Amino acid sequence: MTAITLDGVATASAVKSELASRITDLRSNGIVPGLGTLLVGDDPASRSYVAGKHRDCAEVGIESIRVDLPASATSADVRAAIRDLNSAREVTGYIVQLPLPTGHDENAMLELIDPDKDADGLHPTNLGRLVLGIEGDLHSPLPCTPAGIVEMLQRYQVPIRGQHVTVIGRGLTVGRPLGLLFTRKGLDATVTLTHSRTQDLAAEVARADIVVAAVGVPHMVKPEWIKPGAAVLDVGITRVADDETGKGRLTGDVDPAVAEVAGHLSPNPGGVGPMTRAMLLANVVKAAEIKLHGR
Ligand SMILES: Nc1nc2c(c(=O)[nH]1)N[C@@H](CN(C=O)c1ccc(C(=O)N[C@@H](CCC(=O)O)C(=O)O)cc1)CN2
Repeated sequence: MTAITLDGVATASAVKSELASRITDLRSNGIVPGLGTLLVGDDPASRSYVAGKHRDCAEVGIESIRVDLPASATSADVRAAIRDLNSAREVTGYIVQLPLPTGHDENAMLELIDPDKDADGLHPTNLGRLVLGIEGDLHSPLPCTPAGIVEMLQRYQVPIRGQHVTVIGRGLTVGRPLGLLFTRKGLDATVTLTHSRTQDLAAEVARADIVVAAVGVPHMVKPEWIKPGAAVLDVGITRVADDETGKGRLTGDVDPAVAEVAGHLSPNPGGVGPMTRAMLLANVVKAAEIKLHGR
């Protein structure tokens, strides 16, 4: 058996096409959606992710506003930049690219974001709404990677209700909010959230119908751990040295041999990453629609 590929590039492209008419509608009503990004320091991966966000915005007709601070920026500088983004009229939503350089208190910075402009769904008010299970008219943005994972599973008609999900990794942007999202009413999965102190990780993975690996350890998830037919989402990504080319090569958390056991598998790169970017655009559009129509 070879797993069906959960193609993040194609799925993200479909999401972006669907957003186009909503963006046209907003613009014809005088609302120009605008994404702000705040990047602190010179981490090459963060720099490249931010550049990708601006390219995505240009592709779909969202304005984008870039604020870059040097690695020497103080926490007072970062706070001031966040305050400016909160008040900038052309910014309808924005993100603070994570991780921030060592020395900055990420949680304290996220708390300063205006929750109505929080395009990442990482402000405590929005994470709190996820905990409370508030949906519908009180829609609040969901963190982009968890939202992208669920969107992709739904579009490939992978069953979620009643299924057992094992998430590897309890980080802020993926594992913790994903556990809350999968157990929400309407999705109704049962979640095991594992981490570096989990005692028998292989056993936790072996009973999962859906496995999400978000740790950043190359090829750590082995084929013998996987229940035959399970859906496997490979989120963590690491640049490793390639002996042949001498350049870095991107490697996911999942051993490629998992494709012989799983029912569905997201490639990495080309799986969850592009969906993360598409869901950010969706959050920006939704925030602009709320600005136009109210909640
Ligand atoms: N404020 C945030 N910071 C971070 C988030 C986030 O959602 N909000 N997530 C990650 C980084 N990230 C977006 O910011 C991100 C990571 C990877 C990709 C992506 O498309 N990856 C490609 C491969 C990347 C490459 O070619 O270099 C892929 O998977 O195909 C998009 C977004 C941490 N920080």
